[in-house]
Amino acid sequence: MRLGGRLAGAIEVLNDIETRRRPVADALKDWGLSHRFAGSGDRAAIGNIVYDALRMKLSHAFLMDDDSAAALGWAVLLRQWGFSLEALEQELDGDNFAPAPLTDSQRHAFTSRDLADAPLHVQGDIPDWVQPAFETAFGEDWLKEAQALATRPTLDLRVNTLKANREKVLKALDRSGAKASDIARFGMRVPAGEGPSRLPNVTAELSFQKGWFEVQDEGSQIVADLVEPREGEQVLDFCAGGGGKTLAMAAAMNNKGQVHAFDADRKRLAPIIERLKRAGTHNVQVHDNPKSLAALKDRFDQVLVDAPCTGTGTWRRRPDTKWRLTDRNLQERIVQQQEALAEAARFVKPGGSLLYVTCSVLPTENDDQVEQFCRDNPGFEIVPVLDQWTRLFGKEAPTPRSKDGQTVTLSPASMDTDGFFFCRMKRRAE
Ligand SMILES: C[S@@+](CC[C@H](N)C(=O)[O-])C[C@H]1O[C@@H](n2cnc3c(N)ncnc32)[C@H](O)[C@@H]1O
Repeated sequence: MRLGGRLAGAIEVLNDIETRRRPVADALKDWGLSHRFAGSGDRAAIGNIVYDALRMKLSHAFLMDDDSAAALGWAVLLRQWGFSLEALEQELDGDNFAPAPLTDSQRHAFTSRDLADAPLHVQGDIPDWVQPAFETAFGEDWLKEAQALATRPTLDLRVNTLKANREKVLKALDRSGAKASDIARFGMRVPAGEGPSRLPNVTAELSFQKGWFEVQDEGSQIVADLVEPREGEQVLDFCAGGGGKTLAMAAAMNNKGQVHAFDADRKRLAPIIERLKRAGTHNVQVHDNPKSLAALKDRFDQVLVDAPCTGTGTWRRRPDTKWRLTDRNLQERIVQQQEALAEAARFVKPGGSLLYVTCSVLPTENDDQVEQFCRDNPGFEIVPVLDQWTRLFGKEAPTPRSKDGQTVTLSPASMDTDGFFFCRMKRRAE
């Protein structure tokens, strides 16, 4: 397919997402099934246009004075793929599969409008009601952070130190363009592609099948590392989900001690079994029933609550969720976070640690939650984390955002990772 056909395909998918409220992955899959002549390169290019459009939906619509799927698709090629208007019109001219040309009013808007005249939340491509929370979280940097959340993400990998080291994995993946990560000690990074380029399918590699590495955002690796589980400890991953952080912690403990992985939703937990097997972990017990944890109250050295959240920190990877988020969803998550923290805290032994993590950057899900928890539970206190940061990642590592040095917020503009929050609370020894 030429560019015109790919653009027309992306516009069809964007229309499908908008009119039928379809998840992006489902809409793209359906398009592929009903256009079997399209090759994998075409499907990847169409997927890139669709995701790029969703990342910058508001600013594209402002500059085109039109929020239709067609306007967004054109704007992607003009603003994110580096085409000039003349070059793009020339490229699509005479292509029977290309979409209709820009209308006079779209053309006029695009050539005369300036994004600096748009409201700030449009410049940052975030919902207007979220702007105050970004201002609280990032101060004068909020717009930069919002814009960084509208860029393409890198592909990040974590070496499974139970089976390999970074040198060995990088050698096995030499065709992928992976390099050692800047901060995460066992991380590797494949840069985000441009235009139609595809990220390598690393999970098809033999080295992945052999369990030498996992796919995990660098921010997620960093917060798992900050838990600092030690060999021989008893650790509870209370919101284990598919096990991303369970696997990282089990490897950090060198298969010694125990990680107990629990999740309230057994469907989310299901993939963990296969992943643990591939990674060669022998120190993980999986629980899908809270009753099997009951006897372990007050027993754990460390309890991690990787809490359910709005996922605002992952908007680069899941831009559709940015436009679906409502204040009601946020309030629901805040209640779930309070419940998860209260339930998990019962398992921390005197002198042990309760770790609270989200992949959100909103203060009401982060600092506000842990401060409230410590007010309600005077047996717990926040342990400042910046000293530990320097010890783990070295003096050369960038210093993360932090409220008074107590907690850590990772973000794409400051750390080049997804957005994450981390806080360590210690239960006073009795
Ligand atoms: C952010 S996800 C976990 C991701 C996972 N730790 C990882 O690294 O791949 C949050 C998880 O918390 C679970 N959850 C929500 N409320 C819970 C509760 N009260 N108790 C236990 N798990 C809960 C959800 O089912 C969801 O799987």
